[in-house]
Amino acid sequence: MMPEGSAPAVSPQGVLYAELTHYINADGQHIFSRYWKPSGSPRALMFIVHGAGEHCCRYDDLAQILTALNFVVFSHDHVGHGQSEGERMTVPDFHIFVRDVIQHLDLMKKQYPGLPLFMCGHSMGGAIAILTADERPDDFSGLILISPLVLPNPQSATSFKVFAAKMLNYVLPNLSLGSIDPNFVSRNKKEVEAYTSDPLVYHGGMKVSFGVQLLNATSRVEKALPHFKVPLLLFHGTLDKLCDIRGSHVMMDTIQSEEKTLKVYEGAFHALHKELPEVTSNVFQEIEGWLQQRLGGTGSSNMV
Ligand SMILES: O=C1CC[C@@H](CCC(=O)N2CCC(COc3ccc(F)cc3Cl)CC2)N1
Repeated sequence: MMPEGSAPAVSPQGVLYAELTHYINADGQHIFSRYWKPSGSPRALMFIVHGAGEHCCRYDDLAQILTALNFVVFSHDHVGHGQSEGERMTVPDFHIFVRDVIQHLDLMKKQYPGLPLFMCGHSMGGAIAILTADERPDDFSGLILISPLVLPNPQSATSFKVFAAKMLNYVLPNLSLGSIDPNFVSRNKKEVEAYTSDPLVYHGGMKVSFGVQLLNATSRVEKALPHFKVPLLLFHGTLDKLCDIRGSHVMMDTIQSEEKTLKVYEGAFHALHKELPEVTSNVFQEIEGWLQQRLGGTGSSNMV
């Protein structure tokens, strides 16, 4: 029986959370979560961290690649995204995204004690992954970042615009800064169409208050890089208009990791895991090879 006066919790799409895999975060919000299990016995854990406006079900292809390597893959929709609760693309403090990821990681480490733990973050999810690794420096065997948010795009964050956004945040926090141009996401028209027509993707404008939280994230990332020491596999496209590739070069030059690789894709746009087939297939191959190496890989196919 439901307690008096409380309606059953439903997702933003009207689905009962009792029917959805989810966990409850520290603010009592239902966080929709996804799990992809390997057929063989689990070798390692991978947490996938999605980007701004999108959701974790867009990572099904990547998850399949990883379960084939006997990874247990898991992810969730950040507050204000996809099938999780919270006002769309709104967060009082960027750290809430990191806090919820840490809560989920702890849940999974209890379920699969002793397995090596990896994280793969895309865009804003890359910033969340870096800040999570900064808070839990000894938890991760490796980090994979696909066009991470490290530096704000120079056009959208000139010093004047940053100042204006911070001032505006006090008077018009909900003013829209405009929405992500779907054509900047990928050169692959099918993927642009999939993004544009996906009901779980938020297509509204980016609020000033959210932009300010993203700026907070980039300055927190900048402070974290000098003591970042996790093995890193980094991907960036040279024509990425949403997250400046300079951020990945700054990351490579600043971190302490002994093992660090940056793969640059000439002419590629932002979502490299959803780019033209030759780019995306290469990204997935690189990820497989790198993970096999990290895990002391059994004879990988490209052994020479
Ligand atoms: O597959 C997919 C679909 C969506 C995409 C991921 C999108 C994502 O996460 N972005 C891209 C936009 C970027 C804007 O940045 C800012 C804006 C205003 C501001 F004031 C300060 C900043 Cl820094 C933040 C990171 N990938």
